[in-house]
Parts: sequence; structure tokens; C-alpha cells
Amino acid sequence: MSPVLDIAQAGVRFGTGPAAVKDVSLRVAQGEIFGLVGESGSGKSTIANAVMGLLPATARLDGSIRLNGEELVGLSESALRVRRGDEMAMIFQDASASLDPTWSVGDQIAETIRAHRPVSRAEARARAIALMGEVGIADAARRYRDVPHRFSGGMRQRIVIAAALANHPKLLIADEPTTALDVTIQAQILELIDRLRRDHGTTVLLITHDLGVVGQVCDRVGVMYRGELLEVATTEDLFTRPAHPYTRALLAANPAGAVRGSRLPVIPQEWSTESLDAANAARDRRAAHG
Ligand SMILES: Nc1ncnc2c1ncn2[C@@H]1O[C@H](COP(=O)(O)OP(=O)(O)OP(=O)(O)O)[C@@H](O)[C@H]1O
Repeated sequence: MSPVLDIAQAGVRFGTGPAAVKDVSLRVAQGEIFGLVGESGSGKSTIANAVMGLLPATARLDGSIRLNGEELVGLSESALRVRRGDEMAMIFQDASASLDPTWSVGDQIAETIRAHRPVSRAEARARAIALMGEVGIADAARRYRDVPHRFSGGMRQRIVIAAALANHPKLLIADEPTTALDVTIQAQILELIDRLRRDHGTTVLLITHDLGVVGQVCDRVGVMYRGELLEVATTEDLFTRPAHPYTRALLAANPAGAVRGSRLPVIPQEWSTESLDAANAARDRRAAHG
């Protein structure tokens, strides 16, 4: 089956700075939850923004990003705006920042629907209530009129997820969606994302610092370091037989491994370009020998 998301040799540079993303290639299949991990500044959000067409004007994007076979690199802003919401949607760490504090949550979801579909207000309202119910807002019809601050942080993130899913995007990008939440609520939001992909076949690119999050929901994982994708593996392989020395160092520095809430440490060893090149070559040699 052809992948929903197919990134090939993508590179991003901001202005005259060094490459923030270097030669990244990855494919995510339909219904797969693909985790992108790496320490702060490794380029995870830059990849997400490149896919969504949300890089600033100062950024130069090379390579190819295909969504369901369609090339996104080079599309006009208006074409990308249509794809955002319809084909792909993104949620962020801070749900509050995605919501208008002065506006009822139900109307915000309904408006997202009406921005993309020619439906009546009543239909959009009914669908918004159904979505709120689906993401676990109890008594959704009554809560439709409530403004965001009437909800807890976890409930706000559920509302943002409902709005993101309003138009059945094929790809959901979740950038640290649980980082701001306490551990119990984190688990509930991850379970929700997992259930939505099972029920709707949504493909998920999940960006996280947290190896515990990876262990809980991701099928496969890509490890980023300084703009490079060092390793892609199934979650099980990543934890049991990491191929790249950097990944091994990460896991060693984080012995809790799959314990939720353990943030990726900045590992003590500074990886120079030379040591990274040598490590990459060792990884490739191992891969070549099976
Ligand atoms: N708008 C921008 N202008 C200039 N440089 C940027 C911009 N956005 C990101 N960068 C740079 O690109 C590199 C990658 O940043 P990015 O935010 O993608 O990393 P990240 O892995 O998502 O980190 P974090 O987990 O802290 O969000 C960093 O060096 C960052 O400073």
C-alpha cells in the first residue's frame, strides 16, 4: 500500500543558518502512529511545519513531501490552506493557544467544519456535538456553549482534537500533544489518539521528547539528532535493539525506558559531525549485514 505521508530527502534551512533538517526521508502508512523523537532543537517541529506548509517565509524547503501521493512542496499557500483541515491537521502542546478564549468551544468546532464544507449551521452544530462526544466530553450538547476556560487542560486538548478531526483528515500531526498535561491525563489523551486511528484509520505523526509516549502508542519511531533522522525502527526494536549508537546512548541515559513522563535527556556526549558520521557508517554496515 502506498504511504499516506512520504517524505523524501527533505531539507530545511532558515535564512543563511545551518540546515535545521538534513536529508530526511520517511514514510508513514495508513493508520500507523509514527513517533518522531529527539532532543530540543533536533528538527522535529520543523518537519511537522514543513508537512503542514507552515514554515516561515525565511525557510527554504528542498526535497519532496507527498500526502496520499500528492506533492505538497511547491503548492501555493491557498492550495495548502485547503489541504490543512481537509487532508491534514495539527495539534500542539498548548491546547489553549489553539482555541479562542472568548468563543464557545462548540461554535469553534462547528466553524472548522463550515470553513471546509457547505453545511448548514444546524448540521455543523450537530456534527460538533457528535465530535465532542466522540473525544470524551460528557454531556456534549449542554457543554457546546461553554468557553474554553470552563474546561480542564485535558478536556481542552480533547476539544482541539475534535476540531482537528472535524473534516476527517487523513493525517494528524500531534506536536507534543501531552507534554503540558499530568501523567494520568497524558495517558488518556494518548488512548484517545490510539482509538481514533483505530476507528477512522487516521495516520498519526506524533512528535515527542518522551520515550514513554513512544512506548505507549507508537508503531514505529524515528530518532532525530541535529536535523538528521538517525534511525527508524519499530517501537519494540528501538527499545530492545537500538541500531544507532546515539539511540543506545539515549536509552542508556534514560533507563526508565518506556516509563511515561520521562523526558528525553540531552545526552552527555557531544556528538561531533565526525563521530556522527562514523556512527552512521557503523549503523549502515550493520544494516547491510542484516
Ligand atoms: N522560525 C525559525 N527561524 C529560525 N530558526 C528556526 C526556526 N524554527 C526552528 N529553527 C531552528 O531549527 C532547528 C530545529 O528546531 P525545531 O523547533 O524543529 O526542533 P525541535 O526538535 O522541534 O525542538 P523542540 O522540541 O524544542 O520544539 C533549531 O536549531 C531551531 O533554532
